[in-house]
Amino acid sequence: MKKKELSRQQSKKILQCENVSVKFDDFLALNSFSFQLKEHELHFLIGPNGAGKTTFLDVLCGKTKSSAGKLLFKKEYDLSKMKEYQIARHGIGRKFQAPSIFPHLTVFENLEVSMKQKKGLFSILTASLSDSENERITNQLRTIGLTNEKDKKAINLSHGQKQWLEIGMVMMQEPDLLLLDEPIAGMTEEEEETTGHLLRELKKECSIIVVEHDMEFVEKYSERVTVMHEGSLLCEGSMREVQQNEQVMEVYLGRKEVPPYAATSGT
Ligand SMILES: Nc1ncnc2c1ncn2[C@@H]1O[C@H](COP(=O)(O)OP(=O)(O)OP(=O)(O)O)[C@@H](O)[C@H]1O
Repeated sequence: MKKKELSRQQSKKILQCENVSVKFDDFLALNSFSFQLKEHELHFLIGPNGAGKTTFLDVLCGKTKSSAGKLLFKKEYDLSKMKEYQIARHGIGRKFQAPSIFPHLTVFENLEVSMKQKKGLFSILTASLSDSENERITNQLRTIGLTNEKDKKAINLSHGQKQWLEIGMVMMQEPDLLLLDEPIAGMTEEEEETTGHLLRELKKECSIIVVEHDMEFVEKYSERVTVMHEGSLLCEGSMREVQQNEQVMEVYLGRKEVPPYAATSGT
């Protein structure tokens, strides 16, 4: 893609959320939370436990319904009025923390059953693949770094490889927005680095929101960061800006989690 075209796309908004609230009985898990995302942006969502990060991802993919606010996707889809399957069909893909791969299918077959055109597990046994479908799977295998594992049963993959496979499976749906919840949890340092590079690759194809607690990882791979606290927006900016924000420091004081400013040596 030409540089000019890429920067034009980057400035387009794919997600506009204003004053979004989610109520569980009398408790406001999201409290008038506002958030915007551009096309091809890799955006990290951080905040202490219970800040509302997962709830926000749940609202975006339709798992949880908002009680107030505006949730506009690609300028035309009102997510608050759509069902989970409709949201997925219109381009929001979600990878949950626990892998949901098919353990007894091969890596290749896992990607095959996840393909947009495919109807599901049964079709893999009956339909043969076209050249272009084969090519799509081959390309995806290359992107997630599992070409050499393509014939391995998914159950025999390492923890990191399972996570990449699942990301690949979501990508086979060709989402415009990818939602990831703590993608590096339980990974080795080497696997973390591979995941960071993978995210940079994937943002060429879609926008990405990552919920993450590992501040070193966020510092290394983030462009923009949003800090949430008690269901609301605390601050937003580059990791450096966020690290220097006094409110952010206060919120993290006295908590178990590593504050964002602790990841930088000498600051
Ligand atoms: N289904 C639910 N019913 C009642 N309360 C809920 C429900 N889901 C989440 N909550 C509450 O909403 C708040 C926000 O939870 P959420 O999981 O979104 O936070 P989080 O920022 O993702 O936290 P963590 O980093 O620990 O995963 C928490 O206080 C949580 O207990």
